Amino acid sequence: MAQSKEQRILNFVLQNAVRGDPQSVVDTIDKYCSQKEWAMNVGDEKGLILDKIVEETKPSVLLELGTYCGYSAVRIARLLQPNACLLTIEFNPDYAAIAKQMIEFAGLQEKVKILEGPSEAIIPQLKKKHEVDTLDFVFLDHWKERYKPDTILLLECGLLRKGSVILADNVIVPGAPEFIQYIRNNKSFECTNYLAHVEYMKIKDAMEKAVFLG
Ligand SMILES: O=C(NCc1cccc(CNc2ccc3[nH]ncc3c2)c1)c1cc(-c2ccc(F)cc2)cc(O)c1O
Ligand SMILES: [Mg+2]
Repeated sequence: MAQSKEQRILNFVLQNAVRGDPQSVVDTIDKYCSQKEWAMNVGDEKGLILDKIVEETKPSVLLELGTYCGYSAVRIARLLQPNACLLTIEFNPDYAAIAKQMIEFAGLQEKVKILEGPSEAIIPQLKKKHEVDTLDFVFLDHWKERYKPDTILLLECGLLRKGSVILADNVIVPGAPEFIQYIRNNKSFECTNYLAHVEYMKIKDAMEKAVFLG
């Protein structure tokens, strides 16, 4: 059976990165995806924006929608306090399997929990099944048409509190126009746009930060 691109990325990390060293995992994925095969990791340029926002938020309970190969899960978890926890939801089982190995190789399995399934099914289970009270930080990087409905679902499930930070990738390319229209016109959110580029490309992209005001 021919190997998938995601399997090739994982193999490159297993052979070239340093086990237990998250930064080397991040750098090795960026090296492979900028030089050999493009892949939809948040990447190094937008990754630095993600790092800064995670560091200034100092979150304890985090949710990511769209794990893919685990690049942003490793990137986020490497910055977290010892008892902080990142829950990351992935719908595609092949991606989830790759991400699990990526996160374990980075030595971050104590801080990251991969939840397999669609966000709309898992978000309503976070309080009762996954013992979440409220979320300090949410990273949106899954299907772009799900950004708006899933933000509304997070609100409906009482998972956001005053000061919760939502950070959305790709608000220019592929774009999330319904989400942007919704969040920027909702007085309960304070929005900031961060201009960047599509990972590993010269095409313009951006991330949107939305702080819930309660
Ligand atoms: O589309 C994107 N990512 C989302 C995505 C896409 C496919 C599969 C999944 C499967 N994972 C998944 C799905 C549904 C889910 N529900 N709950 C969890 C969950 C998880 C996720 C994307 C595209 C580009 C891009 C493409 C082409 C181009 F030219 C420029 C840019 C760049 C990005 O940074 C991107 O993030
Ligand atoms: Mg993305």
